[in-house]
Amino acid sequence: MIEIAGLTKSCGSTRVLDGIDLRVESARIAAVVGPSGAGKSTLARTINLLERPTSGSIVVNGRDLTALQGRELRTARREIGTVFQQANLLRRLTAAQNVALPLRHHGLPEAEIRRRVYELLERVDLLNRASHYPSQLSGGQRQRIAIARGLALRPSVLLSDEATAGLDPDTTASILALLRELRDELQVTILVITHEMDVVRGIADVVARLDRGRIVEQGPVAEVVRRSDSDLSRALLPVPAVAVPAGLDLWQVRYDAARVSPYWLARVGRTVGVDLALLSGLVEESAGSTVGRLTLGVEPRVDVESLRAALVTEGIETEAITRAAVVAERVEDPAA
Ligand SMILES: Nc1ncnc2c1ncn2[C@@H]1O[C@H](COP(=O)(O)OP(=O)(O)OP(=O)(O)O)[C@@H](O)[C@H]1O
Repeated sequence: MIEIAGLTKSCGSTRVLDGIDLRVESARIAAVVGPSGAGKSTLARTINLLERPTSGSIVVNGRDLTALQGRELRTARREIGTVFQQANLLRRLTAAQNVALPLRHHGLPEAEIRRRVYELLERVDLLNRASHYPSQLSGGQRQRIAIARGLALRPSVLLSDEATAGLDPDTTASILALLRELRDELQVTILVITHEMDVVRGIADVVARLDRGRIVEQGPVAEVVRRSDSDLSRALLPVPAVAVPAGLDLWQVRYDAARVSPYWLARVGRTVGVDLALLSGLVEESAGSTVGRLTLGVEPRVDVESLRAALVTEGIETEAITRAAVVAERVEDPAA
């Protein structure tokens, strides 16, 4: 478990992190997202104490790392393994030697190092690449080796700073599957810093949005995607663009797929006496719940309150209505 409280980092007169509070339970994956310049990299470097925070605490398994100095700090830092965007492997060392580095640095006996390196390479499914040099590995394989190295000292927290940025979708998926395995099988707590919403949808249990050094929104992914009027929710579950048929109002609705009848669309149409057109939709399974966002095309003659009520009866929430006249204006002038 990692608990960050009141974390502040100033660089000269700039306050790059401004009172970050974030708690991640054991064996959970938290994602921190945010635009460029929000402070994500600084947060990563401060959490693993590559940089000292200006104030605040970073408590891992009950111990405040910011209160420690010298040897105590070096030992306690083992609790947090880090994987960066660039795998940062040493070019002249083989995969196995790279994984062994932190173990050598901490003076473990040679037999123990060999045993652990074997275990770690097996865990990341790269035993057959043990003697390869980084240049002989693919980007995904290099990241797996970096993850193995990050786990070498058996940390309870793994910090991933944009570890999948720049990887192709299949490779990203395989790295995310590995992180999930580490959470579930080794009970590692994982903090993923990313600008990729696919990563959040793919693995995060909880998500926090960082903006100008502050966490402006956070919560369990399954709950966040259900929020109305939430930037995180819209980013996680965007409304796809639609080709708009002339003369229809657009209704943007949201629902929890587990709670609605598969026949809701036809039933609502019958109740209000107009046909409803399904123009676009996105249904996402994330953190165990399935949430959908759809755009319906509706004839303007519909009684708005009756339709809204009929949707509510089916468990569907209306997020926005754009009347046909406004739609027509927008279609004529897309820059508006
Ligand atoms: N040492 C420093 N001195 C002054 N300003 C800094 C320093 N380090 C970071 N900053 C500023 O703090 C802000 C956050 O930087 P940071 O690199 O942490 O953001 P980021 O969210 O990781 O962005 P990106 O996704 O583009 O890497 C930026 O405006 C940056 O210019």
